[in-house]
Amino acid sequence: MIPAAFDYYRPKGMDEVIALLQEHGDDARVMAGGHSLIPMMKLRMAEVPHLIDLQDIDGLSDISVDQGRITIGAMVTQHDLINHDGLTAAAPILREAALQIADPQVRYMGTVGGNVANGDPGNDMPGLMQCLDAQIHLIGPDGERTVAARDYYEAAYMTDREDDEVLVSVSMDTPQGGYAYEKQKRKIGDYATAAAAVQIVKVGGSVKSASVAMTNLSDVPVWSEAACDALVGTACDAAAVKSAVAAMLGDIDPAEDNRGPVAFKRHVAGIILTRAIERAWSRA
Ligand SMILES: Cc1cc2nc3c(=O)[nH]c(=O)nc-3n(C[C@H](O)[C@H](O)[C@H](O)COP(=O)(O)OP(=O)(O)OC[C@H]3O[C@@H](n4cnc5c(N)ncnc54)[C@H](O)[C@@H]3O)c2cc1C
Repeated sequence: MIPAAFDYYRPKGMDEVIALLQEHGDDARVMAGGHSLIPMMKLRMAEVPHLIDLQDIDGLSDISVDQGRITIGAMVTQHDLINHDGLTAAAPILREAALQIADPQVRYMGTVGGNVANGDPGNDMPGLMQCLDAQIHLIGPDGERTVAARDYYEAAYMTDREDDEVLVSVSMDTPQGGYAYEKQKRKIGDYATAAAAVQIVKVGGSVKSASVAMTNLSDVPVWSEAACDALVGTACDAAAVKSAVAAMLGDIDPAEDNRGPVAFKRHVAGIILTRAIERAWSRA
């Protein structure tokens, strides 16, 4: 399909981006890799009369790993992320998850900022960011502000970001302990039927802390505090994993679609989370 007509802008500075967003309001969108937005425009599910390309804006493609803190620019592609050795050493779950997104062609173009900003429940990075307790950095007409990833998602395609704000980066503390990103999909390159991001810190044979987030099982990513609580203080044995899964199932709200009925999705969610916890624990 061919998208509706649009004006294309390629500004050189963030001030110009924000001025264009203010001028055109809901009729304008920024474009990063274009691998979610352009398909939506072609399918006429999104009409964007004013398309603002971010690729000439300096400073959005940096990755920094410094003194226990990780910062990833919005225009860092999934390919860049996968191939950054320092990032992989500091937070291997990022690479493990990114390798399960789509296929290499999409990952060359798709960006961290676009994936996080989009608000598509099927995107893998929002849940990952919630698992890592990431901060999302935005810039708009009133300057910069930061929102916790766990507070950012409001409903499908609805986030805390205002129309005239741009996501500039995400940051997080270097995660500790074992990790796993598990994803069940219908075929290579597909979005998740269910995915789980897990980090576990083990001290003296028991779980000191845990973080659990689920993808594509509600209209927003789900960080399950109850599942985390079910693991803390246990030896991560079968009973603890079962309790964590039960707690997670209380937090998700999947809808029937072409990936299956609700009962199937809940079943898959339980299997995927069990696998993720067991693998994270084995690496902790
Ligand atoms: C065949 C196919 C399979 C895919 N499979 C998966 C998958 O399995 N898992 C997955 O997670 N993703 C998947 N994707 C999506 C892919 O990862 C996207 O590229 C990504 O979600 C969006 O990144 P983008 O840079 O392309 O964003 P764009 O398409 O450019 O933008 C997406 C949305 O975010 C907004 N946006 C982009 N950047 C910013 C910013 N810096 N600030 C504010 N708003 C911004 C845009 O206005 C737009 O509304 C798939 C895509 C395709 C085409």
